[in-house]
Amino acid sequence: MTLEPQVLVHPDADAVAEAAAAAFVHRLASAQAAGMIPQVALTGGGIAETFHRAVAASPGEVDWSRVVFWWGDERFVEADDDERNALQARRALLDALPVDPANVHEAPALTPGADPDATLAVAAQDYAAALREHGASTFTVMLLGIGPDGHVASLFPGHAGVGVEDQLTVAVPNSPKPPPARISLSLPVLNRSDAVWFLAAGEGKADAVRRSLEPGPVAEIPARGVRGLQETIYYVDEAAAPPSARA
Ligand SMILES: O=C(O)[C@H](O)[C@@H](O)[C@H](O)[C@H](O)COP(=O)(O)O
Repeated sequence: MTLEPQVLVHPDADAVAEAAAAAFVHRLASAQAAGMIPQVALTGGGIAETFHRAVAASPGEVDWSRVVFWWGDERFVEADDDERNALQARRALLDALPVDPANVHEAPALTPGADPDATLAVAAQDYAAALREHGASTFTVMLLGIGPDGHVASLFPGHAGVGVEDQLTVAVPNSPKPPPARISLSLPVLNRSDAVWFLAAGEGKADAVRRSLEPGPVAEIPARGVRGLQETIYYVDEAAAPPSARA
């Protein structure tokens, strides 16, 4: 069991996504072969989209009807808004797989016409209730992007949500990354993962990746605060790789 983060460097974003996708399919098939029902948390953003398409292109021998899907965070917008991480994942991956709809746990969407600020807190609590009702003790794989500022999911540097320890989810009304209203898993829940896999590509992520591997305040670089119970892997391209990991 390797507890130190591993950094796997690939030539470009597509290679990062393909490598993570192949490992993802293998990890899910292995978990099912061991009699488990894998619970995974997907993420949002550009590299996640590439990853979703790579998994859809090579879904392997996984029984997708027996995989439970969650999201590490979600934008609190209407369900059909292109900004929804779940909608992005459905279009790129889930709609192409024989998933069981009962195993796909989207975070609540904004009710059309409702005020996001007035309904965000309840939505975050509702997602926490779904986790209590349907969530396993640990996620098999937690997929995460990393922002240029070191954010993960919707836990941003200097924001109170990073420090939330006594809730399963965090309501984020003021995300510096648009859209502003979001629901995020809290740091303790992100850490309830056998495997934490970060996906990052491009030189704009190099500083955040490097600093997330260095000791320091989690409030400063939230990615510092997420590590898997069994493994933590950074799937990065050469541009985002820390100097210590470059060939
Ligand atoms: O909802 C979101 O925006 C994501 O969950 C967010 O945490 C994302 O993963 C990072 O910002 C990286 O996004 P990119 O891969 O697009 O840089």
